[in-house]
Amino acid sequence: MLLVEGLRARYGRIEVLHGIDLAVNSGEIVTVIGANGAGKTTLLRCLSGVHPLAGGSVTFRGEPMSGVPAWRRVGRGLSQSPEGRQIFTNLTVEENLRLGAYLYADDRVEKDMADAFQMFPILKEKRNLAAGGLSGGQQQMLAMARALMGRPSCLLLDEPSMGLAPIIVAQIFDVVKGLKALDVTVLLVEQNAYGALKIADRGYVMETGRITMDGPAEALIADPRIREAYLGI
Ligand SMILES: Nc1ncnc2c1ncn2[C@@H]1O[C@H](COP(=O)(O)OP(=O)(O)OP(=O)(O)O)[C@@H](O)[C@H]1O
Repeated sequence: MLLVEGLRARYGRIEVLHGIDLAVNSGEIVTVIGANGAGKTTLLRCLSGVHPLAGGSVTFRGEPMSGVPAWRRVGRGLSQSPEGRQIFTNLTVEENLRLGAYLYADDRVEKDMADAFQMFPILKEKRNLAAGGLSGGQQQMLAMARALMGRPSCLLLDEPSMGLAPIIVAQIFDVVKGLKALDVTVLLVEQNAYGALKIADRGYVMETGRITMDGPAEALIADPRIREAYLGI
């Protein structure tokens, strides 16, 4: 579904991604784990089209994404739920969700909203409240629900567990796992390596702008190098 070949990215003259190769197959949950600053966010920004490539290519459902702006990528089924959530705090929960469906003006929007409320009942309860008043976990749920309103076939998730209490993190990871049943393919970028690998099919390890390991998630969890460097076990 998503193929990344030799991807390079820069900030000014400094290259931070040095030739990334990865693939996400339809129906998979794939995670990219790595320390703070490894380049995970930059990678997702390149995939969603908000940061330019300095080399290499991104192919989504067989189509080269070069020259395809971010908003068109959303229309083709590739959506990002950004790090730090970036919801519209002054708008209500429902208004935030409607913005996620900005490409559509059909009857399905109401059904998608009902589906979102079923997946996150707390958002239904708070639908008319300003999003800025939600807790961190609820804001993360809103960010994910908003991305799903764009009807993605592939969702790019940037650190959904960031800054959340462990019990909320577990809920968020459960929801991500549940996206499989909705036919949404997921590329999940996380510093919470254990939580991410537990729900993923496959994983990649990123270190200072390079992929250094990859494999089935269980194999990575069992690997002594990963256990020592990322899992602390
Ligand atoms: N706007 C920017 N300008 C210059 N350098 C940047 C910018 N954003 C990120 N970088 C640098 O690019 C590298 C990769 O950063 P990136 O945010 O992609 O890493 P990350 O793995 O997502 O880390 P985090 O978990 O903190 O988001 C880091 O060295 C970072 O300092």
